[in-house]
Amino acid sequence: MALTLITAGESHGPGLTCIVDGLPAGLELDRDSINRDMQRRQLGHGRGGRMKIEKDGAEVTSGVRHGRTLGSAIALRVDNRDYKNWEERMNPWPVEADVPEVHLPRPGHADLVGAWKYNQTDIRNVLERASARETAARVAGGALCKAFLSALGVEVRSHVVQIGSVHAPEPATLTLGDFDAIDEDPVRCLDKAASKAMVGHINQQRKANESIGGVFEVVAFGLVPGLGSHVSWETRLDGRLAMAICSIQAVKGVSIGDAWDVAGRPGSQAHDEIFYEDEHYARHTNHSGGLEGGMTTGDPLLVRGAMKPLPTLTKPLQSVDIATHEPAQALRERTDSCTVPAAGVVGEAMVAHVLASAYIDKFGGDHIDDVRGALDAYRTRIGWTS
Ligand SMILES: Cc1cc2nc3c(=O)[nH]c(=O)nc-3n(C[C@H](O)[C@H](O)[C@H](O)COP(=O)(O)O)c2cc1C
Ligand SMILES: C=C(O[C@@H]1CC(C(=O)O)=C[C@@H](OP(=O)(O)O)[C@H]1O)C(=O)O
Repeated sequence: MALTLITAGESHGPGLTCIVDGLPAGLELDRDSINRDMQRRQLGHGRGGRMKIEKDGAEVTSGVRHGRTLGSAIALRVDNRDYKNWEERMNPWPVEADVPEVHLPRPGHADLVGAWKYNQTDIRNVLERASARETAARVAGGALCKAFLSALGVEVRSHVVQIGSVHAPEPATLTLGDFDAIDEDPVRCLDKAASKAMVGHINQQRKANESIGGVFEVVAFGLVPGLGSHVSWETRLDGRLAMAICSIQAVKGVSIGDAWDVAGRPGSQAHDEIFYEDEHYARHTNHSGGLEGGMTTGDPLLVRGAMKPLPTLTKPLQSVDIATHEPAQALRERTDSCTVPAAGVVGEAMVAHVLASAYIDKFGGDHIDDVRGALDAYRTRIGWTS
């Protein structure tokens, strides 16, 4: 059975919901690690005033008993603390008050196209759901997927490799230990000098009324080879990962391994040669980012997401009033200026969901012990001991 993760909720409504269905019974969950991920998503230099209001945490309302999954759908509820400031404007039921409509679409947000498509005169009916507030629910659900992966020896992390025009140096190799202190860094970058330059860049751009994009990388350690498949396009793991990463609000590009770089290299420098050492297969490089033929190789998975600068600008762009068709400046709202570090945490949740689904597709069982048993049998068959 597939592992599904769906979210519901508007940015300034009463709250968000995430439902994860398809995890096996008997999986141990830890409330603190779910909430830690939710708090990590709120961090990062460049966030706006909203993050001072919210203190995200997930309430489990079904599918878990005494800290273990039951095999049924798990529902998670995340409150929007800001709702108390928006109750009149966002109440699910009619209110007496005269609530003003939003008529000024922001270039780069879902505002204009969403209003056309859903036949809305009030852009708020679009922007509330288009908002990346929704990613708080994804991270709550992703934390369950991460717990499942951890039980199978897989750990998913992320770091920031570019903010605006500032690039971090490319790391030669990455180990799990490299990420131990990543959340203490203001932009979740592994290189101290680059981090300092990134913070300076955000400050400078913010002062100039600009927003800033960048690139994050998600890394998964401890994967077994053979997740995904080469046999049909929709089972290729690279395709599934690209969709999951590109589904994050404002992400416009996805790369796997050396992607854009290998496109310009000769073949002899693009692939990872195969060796047999100490009775095991080995690679000395990981240009492929841990994927060949749509399947994991067993090397660390390396997936990047490129984020455009956020569309809400403190000095708004040219737009049109959708009620009058007169030229106007786009909606000016409270906004983040840079959220690449947060998007990395959302990327972890999305990658965790794709990988957890792939483990369930290949080793699925009703109880976590069934999954472990099938995984162990497969590891023995292919001689995979790492
Ligand atoms: C964590 C996170 C926070 C975001 N915060 C803002 C924000 O404060 N202001 C804004 O204009 N866009 C913000 N965005 C991006 C918008 O949600 C996004 O640009 C919008 O959905 C349109 O992007 P799209 O064309 O990729 O859908 C944020 C994105 C993420 C991932
Ligand atoms: C609320 C979150 O992100 C929001 C995403 C967002 C957008 O347009 O995507 C706009 C901002 O919302 P607000 O207008 O309330 O300040 C961000 O704060 C969050 O990440 O939890």
